[in-house]
Amino acid sequence: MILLVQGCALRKLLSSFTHFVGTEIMAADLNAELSKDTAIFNLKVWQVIGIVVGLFIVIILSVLSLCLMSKKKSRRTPDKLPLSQIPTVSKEIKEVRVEQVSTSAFAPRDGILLTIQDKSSDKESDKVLVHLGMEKLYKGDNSSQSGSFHHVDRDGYGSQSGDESNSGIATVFKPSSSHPTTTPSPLSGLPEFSHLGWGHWFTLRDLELATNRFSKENVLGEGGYGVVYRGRLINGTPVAVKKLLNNLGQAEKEFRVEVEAIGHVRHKNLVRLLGYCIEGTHRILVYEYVNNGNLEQWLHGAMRQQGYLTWEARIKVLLGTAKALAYLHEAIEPKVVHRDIKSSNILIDDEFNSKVSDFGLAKLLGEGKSHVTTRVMGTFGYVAPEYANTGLLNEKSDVYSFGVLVLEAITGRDPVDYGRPTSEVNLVDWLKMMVGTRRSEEVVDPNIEVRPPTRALKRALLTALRCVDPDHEKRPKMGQVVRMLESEEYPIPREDRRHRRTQGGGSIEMDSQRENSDTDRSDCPGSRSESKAYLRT
Ligand SMILES: Nc1ncnc2c1ncn2[C@@H]1O[C@H](COP(=O)(O)OP(=O)(O)OP(=O)(O)O)[C@@H](O)[C@H]1O
Repeated sequence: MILLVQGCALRKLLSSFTHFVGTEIMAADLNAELSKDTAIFNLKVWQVIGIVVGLFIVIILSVLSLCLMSKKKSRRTPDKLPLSQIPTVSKEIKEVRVEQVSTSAFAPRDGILLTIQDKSSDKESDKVLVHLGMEKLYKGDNSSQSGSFHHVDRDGYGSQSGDESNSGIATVFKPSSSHPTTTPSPLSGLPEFSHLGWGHWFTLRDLELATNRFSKENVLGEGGYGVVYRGRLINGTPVAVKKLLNNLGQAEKEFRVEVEAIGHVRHKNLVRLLGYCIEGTHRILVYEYVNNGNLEQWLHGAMRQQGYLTWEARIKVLLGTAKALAYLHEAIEPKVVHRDIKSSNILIDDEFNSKVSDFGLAKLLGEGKSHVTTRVMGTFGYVAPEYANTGLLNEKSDVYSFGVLVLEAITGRDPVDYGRPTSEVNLVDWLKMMVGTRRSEEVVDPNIEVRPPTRALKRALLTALRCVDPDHEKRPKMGQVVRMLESEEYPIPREDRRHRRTQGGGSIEMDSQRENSDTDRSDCPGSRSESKAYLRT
């Protein structure tokens, strides 16, 4: 019907056109021609023309709408493609019973895992829980943190400790710079590739270029699940590129956990995951490059050649770490339990800000979940006793590991050191013994040239000892730990003190309450730290 109407209109148009040009005879001829019958169903010529034109219009419209639809689809594809290559995951934590403790491996400190495997370890990938409720991710209070988190831009980058220049070793304390949200993205200028909505999807070629084909000279270190390379993107951004070992279920799991657990989170004290590469069997993670070693290297390793960390530097690193953990435990949902807090996973930038790294073992704890039962993984000396014994994991396991970290930073000792007399092998036990016998002044790392004020030392020790409480319920939350470390009140905030008094406090606490009145407050970290050197050589 429409076609006929169109044909009719066309006929009229043609006749009026011919009329317009003034040749009525021609118009009459044309009219006669158009009115002739054709062989096609006895239709008139004008009707056939109308049908043809109409069909043409319909075809054009269909092609146009097909084009529009395919454009829309291709706009969605980048987000979906990489995700579809990541194996599907559960939204909820799957509780996995530890059926049988079969192995436990201990070895020297570097990168040694205490691994207690369960029978069903071959189903490890099923145990991963790696979906974040993004709408909830950005709620919560992060006010204690100057580098507060915010929604991630397309490049997965927003506020960031800006100064990338490695000035070598900072010998003088520079006040923590403000971290403007306007810092240019380290991914700017790179070709647009598919996005997960937060980061950059690198090709293998990009990363080969960045790392000089993963050359040995660029190896920063090797962890349990892969090798980390120093690299530089084509836009000049320095990066750390973690190439996960192939053919390991755990590596695949680590990859998914890292990408999905921390890809979206943003905190000044968490190392930033800039992007990833999924190509064939390759699984590669690309991080911001943190240019000043890690805490383990500063306390026990190569970085000591640069000088020893001052008390203030140690407290700054610990405080940043505590804030990162408070953020993971208390500001996002589901909360993230890191599970492998240890000194080699605390990276340090040139202003001695700490950046917690290595989320490969992280577990997500969904809303309402008090714990998850899982196989025990972590590093010997840092693992909370209840987790080691039962596989019960919640955020208090991280609190325990953080307590060990504090003790390690105060004393400069390894969490477990078989080179020491038997009573000193286990750092936590030795510390408890020293504090119990009122010898807390003796535990400070002899390499710290300017000893910490007594009150500051006691505050740090008390905080650490509360964190390593064998009863996980008595351990403070990380938010409380931040307040304890920051507190101007000596050595713990009044309300915490009241709470502890009702529960019965340790000897440090009693001492501290006695001493509270007769010590001045000028030596609290933070009050004058801005003029302190971080390193003593
Ligand atoms: N973003 C980064 N910037 C700079 N160096 C990094 C970065 N990430 C990791 N590194 C360094 O790379 C090395 C290997 O790190 P990785 O986290 O893989 O292993 P690890 O922590 O030493 O061991 P494990 O796998 O047992 O946790 C470490 O020396 C670490 O300091």
